[in-house]
Amino acid sequence: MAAHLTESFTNPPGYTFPHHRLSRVLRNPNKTPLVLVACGSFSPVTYLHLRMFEMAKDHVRQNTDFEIVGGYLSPVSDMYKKPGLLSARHRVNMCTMGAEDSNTWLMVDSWEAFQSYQRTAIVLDHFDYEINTVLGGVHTEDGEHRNVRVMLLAGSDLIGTMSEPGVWAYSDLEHILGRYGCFIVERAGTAMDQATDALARWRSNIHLISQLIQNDVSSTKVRLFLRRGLSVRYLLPNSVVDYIEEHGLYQDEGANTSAHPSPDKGKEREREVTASGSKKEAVS
Ligand SMILES: Nc1ncnc2c1ncn2[C@@H]1O[C@H](COP(=O)(O)OP(=O)(O)OP(=O)(O)O)[C@@H](O)[C@H]1O
Ligand SMILES: O=C(O)c1ccc[n+]([C@@H]2O[C@H](COP(=O)([O-])O)[C@@H](O)[C@H]2O)c1
Repeated sequence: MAAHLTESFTNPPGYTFPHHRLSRVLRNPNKTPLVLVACGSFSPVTYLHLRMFEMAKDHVRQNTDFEIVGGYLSPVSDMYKKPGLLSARHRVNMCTMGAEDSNTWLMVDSWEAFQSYQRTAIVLDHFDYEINTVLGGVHTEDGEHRNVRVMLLAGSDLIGTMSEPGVWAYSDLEHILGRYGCFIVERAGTAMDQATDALARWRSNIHLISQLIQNDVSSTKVRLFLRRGLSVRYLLPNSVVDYIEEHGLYQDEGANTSAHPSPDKGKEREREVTASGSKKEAVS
């Protein structure tokens, strides 16, 4: 396997890698241990983000030779400067509440949240390093060592951006899709085939998951609802709704966000949302 893109990983102050829910024993020795990593803004985390992991779990069990040993949400750094991006502290708190309240296998890693912007290829390297190099991977019930495969979990809109010029570096795509691979959850408004056609050379490492029950909740819609004083209960875990109310979050556009929109990635994304209209129409 190719080496990591970096040999040294800078940790935020006081950081330790969370592994309290990582299963260290592989139940089926014929399977390959797998950790799923979802990168995103999670501003705020919704039930759809959490459902992505459950959909992936069913897909993995029914269609692959992997065995999931853990799942991580990795909220992006404040330096990503996307519109609506609340400070990393709040986003990490909400992800932790949402993930830890409602299941037994998800964890939140704050490594990328609490430092400068890290590309997704580097984030996957960080997980690979922590799980396989530092922790030493997992073992079978007979004590045989196994390296864990780390893979990206994302919606089809994210994979769609991978074929847009200028968003991802080609060498990073080779690293993410060639070395690691990904599970892609269908997202309303994005054609899965179109999203993956341009990435055909990595086809064997791209696993597509259909949404059998369509759910198009997005953080953008949730933020719009909150600004208009509409209820978001049952779109997000109750603990996250309570946290948002308690801290008065997402009341004004741009207020209590981590930064002002930058002319780069954030603006690109804002154009995408406005152009498709899909996220704004819902509450207009
Ligand atoms: N409705 C959805 N269907 C499928 N995937 C989704 C959906 N909502 C979010 N995702 C995926 O979840 C991951 C995290 O995304 P992110 O935090 O940017 O959520 P988002 O709801 O798209 O946010 P925003 O509305 O602020 O752009 C991404 O891979 C994204 O594709
Ligand atoms: O690594 C890259 O070059 C890269 C390019 C575009 C997006 N990403 C990651 O994709 C994630 C979701 O982005 P977004 O804009 O859809 O919220 C976020 O974690 C970004 O760091 C990463």
